[in-house]
Amino acid sequence: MEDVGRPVRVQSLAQNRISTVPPQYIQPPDNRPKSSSTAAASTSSHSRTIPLIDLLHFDHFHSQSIRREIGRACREWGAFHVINHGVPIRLLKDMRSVGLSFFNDCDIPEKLKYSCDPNFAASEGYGTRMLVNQSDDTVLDWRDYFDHHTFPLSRRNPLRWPHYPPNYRQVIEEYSDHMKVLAEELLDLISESLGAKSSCIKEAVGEIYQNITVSYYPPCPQPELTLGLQDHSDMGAITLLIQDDTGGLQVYKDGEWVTVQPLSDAIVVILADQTEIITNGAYRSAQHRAITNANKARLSVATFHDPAKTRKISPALELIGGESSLPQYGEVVYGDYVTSWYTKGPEGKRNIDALLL
Ligand SMILES: O=C(O)CCC(=O)C(=O)O
Ligand SMILES: [Fe+2]
Repeated sequence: MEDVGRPVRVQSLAQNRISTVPPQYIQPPDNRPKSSSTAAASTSSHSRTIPLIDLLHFDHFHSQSIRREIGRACREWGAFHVINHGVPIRLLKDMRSVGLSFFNDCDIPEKLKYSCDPNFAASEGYGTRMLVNQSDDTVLDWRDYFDHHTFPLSRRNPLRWPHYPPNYRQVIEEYSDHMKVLAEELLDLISESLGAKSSCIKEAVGEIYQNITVSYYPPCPQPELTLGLQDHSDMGAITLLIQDDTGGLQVYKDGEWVTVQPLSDAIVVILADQTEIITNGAYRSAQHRAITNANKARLSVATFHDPAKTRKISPALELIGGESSLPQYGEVVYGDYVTSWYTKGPEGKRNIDALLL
């Protein structure tokens, strides 16, 4: 049974070995994944996927071509894989492993000790529902998660994170530090790829607020009717995501959902809405979602890098000017943007589209 303060976790539904999903999880027909994307076809090596950018040779000699590749990936997809990114591969594995261990090895009552507050958006802890004030007809995601507040350091309190496995909190801290360094490097490269100064996007974002969300998608008896995570774009500046080998992340491109192949050593870079605003639409945030799997649980770890809630965001002056590039987006206080996202729901890119001038 569900009580208001404690929404039922999807993992406990899945553990009851139900053969059909409860009606609240059934997507309207237009949102359902195509059957080809829920079956083996989604891992076919022939399918189209996001660009892969190798940062290994990032030096004076190659840097121009890497910036060009990044520019193309941001313009055409808003998402790309990076390899040789400087984050230890061992740390990516440890992150996936401790995340999975919390979900698999702790029982539900133990996990519920870390429950987030479902009445506040993005509150820290163990949860399942992304949106606040959901009405009875809201379709639910087939997902549980654990959200960690990691930057600025004043928000970081490892005592609120799982105590099992024993290295959990240490891994999160190390992972958080590495991801922030990489996010800042990428924001520099993305700015340079537009011909702007390296710090252009970073200066517009200001102090970085980082959250790490470990998402756990239990096996789902009816993957053709459900979504692990509904269609959305991320609301902050840049998201760095890793996934396990189950696969399920999809990016919307040219009218179709394209599956992002799992690459164990790579990190998926996802441009988020504030970067779209700051770049005045030169780079668009990626619309994405997660599908479910009938046989296997899936784990992903998304690290969000966002402005402070009080920050005003608008197109960077360096990137507008002249008649050909008038500002395309109105100024927004980031906290207002977040409130609207969590109360109205993301529904594709409706929130950012509402700011178009
Ligand atoms: O699980 C995934 O691959 C997607 C997660 C995601 O998009 C998010 O947490 O915002
Ligand atoms: Fe996302």
